[in-house]
Amino acid sequence: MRNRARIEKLCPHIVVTMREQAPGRFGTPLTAGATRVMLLGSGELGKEVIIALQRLGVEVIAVDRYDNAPGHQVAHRAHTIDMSDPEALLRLVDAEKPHFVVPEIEAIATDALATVEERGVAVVVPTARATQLTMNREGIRRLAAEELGLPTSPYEFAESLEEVRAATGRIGFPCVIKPVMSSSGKGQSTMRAADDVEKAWDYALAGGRVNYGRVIVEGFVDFDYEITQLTVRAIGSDGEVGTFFCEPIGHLQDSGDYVESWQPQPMSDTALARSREVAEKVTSALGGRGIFGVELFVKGDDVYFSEVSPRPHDTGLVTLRTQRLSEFELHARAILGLPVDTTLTTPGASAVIYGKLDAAGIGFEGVADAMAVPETDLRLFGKPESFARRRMGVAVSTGPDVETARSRAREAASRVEPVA
Ligand SMILES: Nc1ncnc2c1ncn2[C@@H]1O[C@H](COP(=O)(O)OP(=O)(O)OP(=O)(O)O)[C@@H](O)[C@H]1O
Ligand SMILES: NCC(=O)N[C@@H]1O[C@H](COP(=O)([O-])[O-])[C@@H](O)[C@H]1O
Ligand SMILES: [Mg+2]
Repeated sequence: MRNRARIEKLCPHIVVTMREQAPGRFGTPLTAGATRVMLLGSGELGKEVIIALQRLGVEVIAVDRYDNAPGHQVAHRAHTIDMSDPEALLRLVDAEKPHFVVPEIEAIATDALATVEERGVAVVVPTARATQLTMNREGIRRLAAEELGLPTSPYEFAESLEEVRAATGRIGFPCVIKPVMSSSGKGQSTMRAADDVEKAWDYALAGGRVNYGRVIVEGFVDFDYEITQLTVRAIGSDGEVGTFFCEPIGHLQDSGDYVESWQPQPMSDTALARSREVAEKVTSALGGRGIFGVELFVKGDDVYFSEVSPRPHDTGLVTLRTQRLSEFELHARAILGLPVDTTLTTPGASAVIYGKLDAAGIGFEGVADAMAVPETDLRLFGKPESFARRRMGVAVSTGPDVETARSRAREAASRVEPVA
């Protein structure tokens, strides 16, 4: 690989420096014996992972593409770099010497992570290969559908307007188009007829994470509901890595971005068993230790694999209040080789608080009113800049049942008013 040769030329000094952390041995932060974890991406999800690690006395280094990211504000040290630049990434790993490197977003120089892993510099969570396969929809879709034989929507990849037209001809309308490298619904749209194709192609080109004109065209799955099956690969009581499942999380998406989630999602026994079978297969194929968010579409008893995050999932923010250990605490424990417990303690729900305005350093009114909703908590992420559709916070509520929790979370989120 071109990148690899460049990295090795520029960073010949990257060698095996990792001291294997025996499970059970933890150091003191900010001393030579500290157990060090580096988060690559320090948004709202990383912030919670960092807090969970800090509680276990781990030294945490937060990295993101902009200053004062949410996780930067709670870590021992904060760095701002271009994480898609392999040389910048390797220089930082070399300087900080973390024992574990924990990707929190997809847009990372995954070749550099492979170098870190191959040379035994640090453990990449869950594995460098998992981050490589999931950063590009093509990698994970081909693994799931073609190697593992899991049910998915029909799909094709395309690199031009003509190829997209040909793909829609074979797949049929409606169908969904997405850049192969994008997340949170960016560049994604549903095409309902031939007239939609050109606009959808232009939108996908503009919405990709990198300027790379390749898209996936997927048949539209007319699902009854969709879930995130949080799945943890962690050391079990037998000392081996085992698979542990959380209760299924149901969610609502708007324009490819999550707006509400709840746990547990009621499911038939067959659909739940199939979901877990799919989750077990795909997470075992990716390997390593950590939490995974397996996204599935469910129609009747049929389950279709959509995609997987080898890290905490945004819809899993609900677990901050519904599980004995949140998805963030589970990730921290799994990474460190500690036992996990996926018990659900109460039904609950989350509702997203959007920025609603484009401005830096915004304020929030109505916080007390929101918290006056029974069994309700808020997270305000502290992002330095707001955009109308940027997720700036979340309301998390519990209740005797999912419906009550959902209406509480929605009500609380609606009481928070971003102001300039
Ligand atoms: N083939 C499909 N059929 C029906 N709905 C779909 C399809 N693909 C995506 N969707 C809808 O769009 C949502 C977002 O899709 P997807 O997860 O692929 O996008 P994403 O950009 O990776 O989002 P995120 O990063 O938040 O997971 C899905 O959760 C689902 O609601
Ligand atoms: N679906 C992936 C997801 O939710 N990722 C979360 O959003 C942050 C980026 O937010 P930003 O775009 O507002 O900077 C990421 O850092 C991660 O915490
Ligand atoms: Mg998704």
